[in-house]
Amino acid sequence: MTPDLATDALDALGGLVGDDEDRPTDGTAATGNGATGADPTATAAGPLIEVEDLSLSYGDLSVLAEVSLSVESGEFVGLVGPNGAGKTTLLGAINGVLEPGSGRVRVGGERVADLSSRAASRLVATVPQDTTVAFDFSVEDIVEMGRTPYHRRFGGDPDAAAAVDRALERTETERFRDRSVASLSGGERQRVVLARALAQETPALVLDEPTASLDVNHQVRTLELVADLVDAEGKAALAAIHDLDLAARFCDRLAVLADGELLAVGPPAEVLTAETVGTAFDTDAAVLPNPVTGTPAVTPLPAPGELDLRVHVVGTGTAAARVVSTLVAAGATVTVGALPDGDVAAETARELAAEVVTAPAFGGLDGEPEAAARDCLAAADAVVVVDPLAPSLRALVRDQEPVVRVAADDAASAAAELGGGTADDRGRDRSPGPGTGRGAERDSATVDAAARATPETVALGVRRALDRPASADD
Ligand SMILES: Nc1ncnc2c1ncn2[C@@H]1O[C@H](COP(=O)(O)OP(=O)(O)OP(=O)(O)O)[C@@H](O)[C@H]1O
Repeated sequence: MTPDLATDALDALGGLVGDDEDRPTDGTAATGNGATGADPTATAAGPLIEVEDLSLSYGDLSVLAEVSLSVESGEFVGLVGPNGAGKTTLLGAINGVLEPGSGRVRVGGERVADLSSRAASRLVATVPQDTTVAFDFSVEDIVEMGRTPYHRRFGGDPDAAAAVDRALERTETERFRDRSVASLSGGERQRVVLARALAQETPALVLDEPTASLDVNHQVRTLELVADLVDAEGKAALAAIHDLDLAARFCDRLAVLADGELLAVGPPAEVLTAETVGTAFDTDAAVLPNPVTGTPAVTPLPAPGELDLRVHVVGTGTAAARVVSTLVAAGATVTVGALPDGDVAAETARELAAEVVTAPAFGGLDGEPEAAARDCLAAADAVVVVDPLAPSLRALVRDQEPVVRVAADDAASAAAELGGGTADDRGRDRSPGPGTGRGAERDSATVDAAARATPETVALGVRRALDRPASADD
């Protein structure tokens, strides 16, 4: 491939043009850590990527305002924030494509603005958001473009073949090597562009939405790969990632950018709070630990409805948690309990600012917790019971009405047993409890028994039980 074509293609990929000569002033730090053997981190004190008081505007539009952020060697930082926050712009300032209005960007101790693009390209490799390629190159050619900053005027790049092989292998794109890049799917092309960045063998990697067009398996594998590279090779990686759960799972730290300013920077569990997510993304959200990974999982909540009621939920586990979040989203004031501390329904309720009564697990219900739960029941306009209940909780709600019942083991398909529901509906209730038998006497508690007991119908059920008209939120 001719240098001109390589340059054009790098432009098309949104990467740096890597074919001009080094400026004589830039010295040893402008050297990759792969083919050339030098390691900029060895000579540079401090973080590998260092952004200091960076401001940047497009004409009159101020996009970044005094942003300061650093990424250490061996660290993977996720840049999260809403559309238009300035993430791509910040990455562009770091890789030298955009010139800051004020402030400094250093990579490996070198001011990026002072480096030739060839020198900068040996320090920072970029995986751009847009991976469309203007010319129809083979995959191998595309990946080899990552070696452009190492091309010598005479003699080419002796390390290119090995670097390309390694990059193809690491991104599992070896089998596409001879294919035309235009024939690949968007997800396959994205992995090829990642391979190109790896072939560049830089100490710093910036990635703009590297998982945007990948399926769920490749999203995880790609971020795992970046995390591995960071761990094994001491790279510093900064990636704009829209999926907050994935960012929390794979990044060492997250930086939340909103409206051109950094709202928070730190470990995912500290940064991803309902408050920060709410401020950055302008939405209510529940943030709970992912039950599998333990990292924060963010669930945006619908705009609150207008269920102007106080509802007490009795039950445990994920079914009760879903009922709580549905009722909160419907606008109800929700209380929950008694239930063991640490139960997912208790954590969900706390996250959503609902009142929680806790009691020791496996014990009977008495004393203070019982009194607190009875206070909540007495204050409630309606009670939702998530079956099956422990005997102590069954006793607690025995005389309650109106009661909306939900079967925890199959909430989506079981019919609600709602006070005096039909015989058919009672027959589907899988646990004996206060709603069966006694329920037939409680006409006032009857809600449309044909309603399916999905959490969404619970809010509707409560409204009907109280003879309140449903709103559009149902
Ligand atoms: N070349 C440009 N000229 C003028 N305005 C621009 C230019 N590039 C970006 N902008 C504007 O700057 C702001 C920040 O854009 P940027 O692409 O950095 O945001 P982002 O956080 O990466 O967004 P997204 O998540 O949607 O990719 C946006 O308002 C955008 O319209």
